[in-house]
Amino acid sequence: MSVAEALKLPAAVHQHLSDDAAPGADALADFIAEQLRIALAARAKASLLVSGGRSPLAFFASLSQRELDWPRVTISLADERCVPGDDDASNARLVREHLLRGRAATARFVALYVDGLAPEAAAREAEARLATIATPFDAVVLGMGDDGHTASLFADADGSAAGLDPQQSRRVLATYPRSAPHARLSLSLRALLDSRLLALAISGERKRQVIEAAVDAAPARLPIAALLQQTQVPLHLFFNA
Ligand SMILES: O=C(O)[C@H](O)[C@@H](O)[C@H](O)[C@H](O)COP(=O)(O)O
Repeated sequence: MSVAEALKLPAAVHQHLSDDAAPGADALADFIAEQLRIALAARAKASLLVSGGRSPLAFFASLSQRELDWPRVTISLADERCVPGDDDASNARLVREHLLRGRAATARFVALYVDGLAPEAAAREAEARLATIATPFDAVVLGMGDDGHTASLFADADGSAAGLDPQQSRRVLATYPRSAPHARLSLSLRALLDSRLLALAISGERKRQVIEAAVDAAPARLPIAALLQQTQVPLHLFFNA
């Protein structure tokens, strides 16, 4: 199999390249399963945060079949839409249907959004829920939108500037994107970086251009830049051409 050309990114970013979505999802699942095994060998519990969107589906399906001591693994979200848990747009629903199945059905899941709460109250509640998971998180898997958003830190969202502030003390904030539906809950940049490793899974030429442009961009314009420009946490990019 030919392999996609490496992206023009800082040398510190570990690149995992594939020409095909299916092997890319399996490679990410292999990598995350191994991180969770290492964590479980060292500590009583392990944690994994994931994002929503459509691209994680193949990764979720692959990871859910891995042999792991799943009851000792806690899964939660890097972001959520403020919609009921049975809504099509709910990331909790996505995780329940695609990741918490098969072998992974016995993992503990911490949902962020509580049905019916207004975004600000929901953010406070999510923060309390997140506090039940030990930090640093063992692994955080993020995606990136074509506009350079990651988690629910959108350039055009009220709440994102606070979320991107490296000194932000709140771990979950309400964000209100203008360019995408639903008020959101998003972990702050600082909370996302309170992790042992970050994996970023993206695909396609458009996203290649966006992430390469983010290397020198202000995070306020392309929020993904904040992950590329930090040196605190190892960043693994999984890219499918
Ligand atoms: O919308 C969400 O819930 C997200 O967590 C979001 O940040 C997502 O990861 C990107 O929009 C990429 O989505 P795709 O992978 O579907 O392109």
